[in-house]
Amino acid sequence: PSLLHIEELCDSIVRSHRDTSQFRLEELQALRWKLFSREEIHAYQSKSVDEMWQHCAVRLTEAVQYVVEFAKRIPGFRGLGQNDQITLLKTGSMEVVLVRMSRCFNTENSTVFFDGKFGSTELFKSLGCGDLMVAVFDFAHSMCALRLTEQQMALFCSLVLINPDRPCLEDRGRVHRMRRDLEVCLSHMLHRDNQESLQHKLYQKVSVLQSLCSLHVEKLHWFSQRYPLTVHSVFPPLYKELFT
Ligand SMILES: CCS(=O)(=O)c1ccc(CC(=O)Nc2nc(-c3ccccc3)c(C(=O)c3ccccc3CC(C)C)s2)cc1
Repeated sequence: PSLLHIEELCDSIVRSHRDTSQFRLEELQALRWKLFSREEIHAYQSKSVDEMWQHCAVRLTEAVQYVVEFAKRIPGFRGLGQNDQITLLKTGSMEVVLVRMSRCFNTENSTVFFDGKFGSTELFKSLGCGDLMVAVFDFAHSMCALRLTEQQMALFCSLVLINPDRPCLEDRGRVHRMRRDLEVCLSHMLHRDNQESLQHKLYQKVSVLQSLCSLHVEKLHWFSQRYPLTVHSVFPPLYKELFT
């Protein structure tokens, strides 16, 4: 691919990320010291397991919908077959949400933006999955340590999604060619930013992401065994479609 094509591809990925990022970095920064009060934390902690899971599933589904919009704007994504688009989203959308979530973490007090304010893991106690929360927070801390620019995050998210190794892809070759162009974009951008060392650190994050997502699916399975009606009747359809 020509250098012009690569730079155009970079620009369109960055624009798509900015247009589908749900909250701008400046907005999240401005809110970072808006913490939940003791009473508000107590209110979350006294929610039942299924109430809190449902509440999070709704929030998570909103975040996933923005990732679906981002995917659709990746050049070439809409050219893939419907089944391959679903396969890439089914396996990659939670990974992208987890990468994006690192933007809304305040590592100084280990809080995450949720429901309009910032709260720590204690907020999610009634979910009954402390290990998932610890893993999500640890991952967010490690992502924040990389201090990615929005451009670098945009390209990393597109690479997480456009993964030719996903199971049951029909046109793997086509995904591979998209992936190769995106890899050239990322290395072109890291070279321009004089941060080539980030490249392998980012690729190392991919395996952590995959284990985090299987932990999420495992917890969801555990939850849906205990509260089948909640998952069946009140969980967002997109959440069920993608994660069950
Ligand atoms: C992502 C784009 S953004 O503009 O930065 C943005 C946009 C919007 C928000 C607000 C928001 O939806 N925050 C949520 N936080 C968490 C969360 C919860 C526990 C720990 C850490 C973050 C949500 C989750 O439901 C979640 C996320 C990851 C793994 C597990 C879960 C719990 C579920 C599956 C039981 S939703 C935040 C940030």
